[in-house]
Amino acid sequence: MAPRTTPTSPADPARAAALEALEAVRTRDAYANLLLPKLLRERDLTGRDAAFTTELVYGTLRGLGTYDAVIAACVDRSLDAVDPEVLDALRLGAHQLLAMDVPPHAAVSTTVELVREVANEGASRFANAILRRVGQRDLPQWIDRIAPDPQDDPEGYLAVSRSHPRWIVSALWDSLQAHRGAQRAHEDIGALLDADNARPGVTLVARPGLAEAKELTDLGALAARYSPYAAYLAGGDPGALAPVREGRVGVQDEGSQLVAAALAAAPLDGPDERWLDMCAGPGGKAALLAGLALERGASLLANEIAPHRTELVRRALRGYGDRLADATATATAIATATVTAAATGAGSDAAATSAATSAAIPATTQLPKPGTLQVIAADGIRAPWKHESFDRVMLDAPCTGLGALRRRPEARWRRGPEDLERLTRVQRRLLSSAIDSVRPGGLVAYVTCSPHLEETRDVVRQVVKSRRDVTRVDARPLLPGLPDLGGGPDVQLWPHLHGTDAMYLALLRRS
Ligand SMILES: C[S@@+](CC[C@H](N)C(=O)[O-])C[C@H]1O[C@@H](n2cnc3c(N)ncnc32)[C@H](O)[C@@H]1O
Repeated sequence: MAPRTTPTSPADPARAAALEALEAVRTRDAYANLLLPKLLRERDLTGRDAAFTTELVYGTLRGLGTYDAVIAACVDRSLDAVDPEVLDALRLGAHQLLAMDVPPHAAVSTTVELVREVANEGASRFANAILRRVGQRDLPQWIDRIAPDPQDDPEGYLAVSRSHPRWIVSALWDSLQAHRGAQRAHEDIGALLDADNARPGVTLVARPGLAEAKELTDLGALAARYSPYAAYLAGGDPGALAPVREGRVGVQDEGSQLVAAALAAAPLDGPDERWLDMCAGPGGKAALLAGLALERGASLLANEIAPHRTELVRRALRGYGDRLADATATATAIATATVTAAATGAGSDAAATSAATSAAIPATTQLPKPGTLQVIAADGIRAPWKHESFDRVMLDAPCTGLGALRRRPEARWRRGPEDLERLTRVQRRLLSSAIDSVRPGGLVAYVTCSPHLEETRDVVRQVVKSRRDVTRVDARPLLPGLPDLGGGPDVQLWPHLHGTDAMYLALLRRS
């Protein structure tokens, strides 16, 4: 179908903007959280209108699985045969009818008007008929009607009722079961999926040495439960706060703060002078680690494969002023992101990890001086620093992001189980390289913002098994005050239990 102009109905700019956002997410792989602020600014949407558009976009993207199942029950053809833009409008309408406090006649008439503007009269009549059917039941009634019987097919029921792809329901359930046991997993899975569907609050991080959490609570933020660096923003735009603009405070999930702080707090024999953040972009953990490293006179090398993301890391570190080495002082840049087995020609997993490290390029990178920070662009698998260079290494590995679904409403529909093979291969090779990078007695934190067992427990097990120089460290005592940390030694945080993203942390000591 030929592209159409986006509606700019003066009558309903908020809904028109929401429809445009859905189209950008669908056709351009846009991220709603990056796209929306710009769109709202361009359309001059502020206050209640901006909040309405945001809820429409985020809510519709999160609920898409359920809404599509409802719409499919009202349409006499496959959803693939419905014009995608009309389908987006129907999804927006369904969200208003089934999950928002919008009067039904307004939800239907405004959506029909939107469809008339982006399509034609026939499509608007179609939308009118479908939305009237959608509006005949409330959400629980629809779920009773369209979802599989929860006794016969619990995963299928949860997939439809909680709007998650079935493979993700299955993976989250498996992980809950591995960490909390079968009974607890059965009891908790619904609450976990509900937490993914709830909009998270904004958590601030006071960067050590630059700010304190008290400064934030004095500004009206709420004291945080667990992280000594965190405070919860009560409302408003974090970018409007002076300490955020100055780079002394950032926005960072509390779970991310906790796993970074755990690496810094882990006891270490011998020197504690050189720290590495191996996959640092966009720099949230690097900025917290930087403050903790500088407090004890240590240095931090923040490495990131994507050169444009090193700019984000530098921006995150800007509050540390001249402690951050000049960009031109760090010449190493490895432009290739080919971190697949093909890059090393490796076959088996063990071969992949050892081939990656033995194929490392000459160790050219100068490490930062004590008490300074440095950002470089390099492939962590072919690390341009000497083996055993560091005392502490953070490896926050690229992953599916299944632990942060509440923050990225479209992510669950983009990822597929086929992503895992590629990601776990990279994760194993990065972990092996991280272990090579740390000195004997030093510590590696393996972190993901995913609880999927294949990219957490299994990666760690496989790499530990393939080497004789690593032992596991119980990470639980390093997150004091947190309940429900399971049987260890690794830590898996959960949105429904801890109010954080589902961060995973395994701590390894090189022997
Ligand atoms: C989960 S993110 C890290 C988030 C970051 N630690 C933070 O807290 O802001 C993973 C990062 O690893 C980078 N990456 C992927 N493969 C890499 C590699 N082989 N070497 C170094 N960085 C890599 C990605 O570009 C991405 O920025």
